[in-house]
Amino acid sequence: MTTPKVGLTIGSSDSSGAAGIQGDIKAMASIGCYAQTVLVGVTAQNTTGVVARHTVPVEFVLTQLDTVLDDIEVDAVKVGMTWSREHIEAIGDRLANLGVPVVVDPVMVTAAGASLAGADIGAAVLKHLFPVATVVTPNVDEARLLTGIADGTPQQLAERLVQLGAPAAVVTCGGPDGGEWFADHGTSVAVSRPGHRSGAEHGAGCAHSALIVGLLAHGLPLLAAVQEATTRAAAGVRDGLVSLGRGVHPVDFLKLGEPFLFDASTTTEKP
Ligand SMILES: Nc1ncnc2c1ncn2[C@@H]1O[C@H](COP(=O)(O)OP(=O)(O)OP(=O)(O)O)[C@@H](O)[C@H]1O
Ligand SMILES: Cc1ncc(CO)c(N)n1
Repeated sequence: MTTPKVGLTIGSSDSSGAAGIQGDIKAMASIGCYAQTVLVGVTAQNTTGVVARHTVPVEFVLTQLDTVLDDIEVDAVKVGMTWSREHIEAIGDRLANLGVPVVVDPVMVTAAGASLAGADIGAAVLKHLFPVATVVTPNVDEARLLTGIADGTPQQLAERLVQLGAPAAVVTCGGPDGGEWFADHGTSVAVSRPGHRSGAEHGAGCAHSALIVGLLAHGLPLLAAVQEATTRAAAGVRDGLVSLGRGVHPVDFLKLGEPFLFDASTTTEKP
């Protein structure tokens, strides 16, 4: 047996199973990456939206973080939905000098359009998470909140995020006709991918950043990881589970939309 690559995702539970921590675990597993998790919050959420949320106290978030870091070594880290200034500051402090890539997906607006964080979160993300990030991956709405450029294009926003202190930024603009943009200190390029009209985009953004984490854990250079994650996230939308949910259907990376053929003769060891 070989030791798998290990990702750590710090974020929140999506009870629908599509996005958040649950989505991250599945996206990382789809590329051979074991996922450890630190829960910052819990949402009552389905494919039509977020109904309620509950926050894990900062101290207990840090206890989870210290406990996992004390045991299984991580190859890359994702920071997803982080709720409050206090959580963001504490997490940023703990991630400084960790020595592995950190992908910051500052989740504030979901694919279903629900707002998940107050505006004051933006300043805390810039101050405490940008300095520890390898790359930040906001969607276009989140990037507009972070930069204050209300009508910015993905290119303008990605370049501005780098000026604001991120070493690199990918601004996602989901949807069949959207397009992503990557910028760092030497590069500013469009990231191409096909568009799909499946309506199965719930979890696409979380998967996108979790896939970047997994691909960085496997050793891909950043821009190659971003390109590959973007293509794979699009495939997850194409293959999404359109028969599940009344709202924005779940993405899928595990071929759960294909028939499961149970073969008793090959499955388990006989006693
Ligand atoms: N309709 C689509 N067709 C193809 N790819 C898509 C589509 N929608 C999203 N994607 C893929 O998913 C990635 C993330 O998209 P998006 O910008 O919608 O994330 P997000 O708004 O952060 O989503 P979430 O709320 O699920 O976190 C895109 O970079 C793209 O690769
Ligand atoms: C918990 C959670 N994290 C992230 C997202 C991304 O939109 C979501 N919908 N829910």
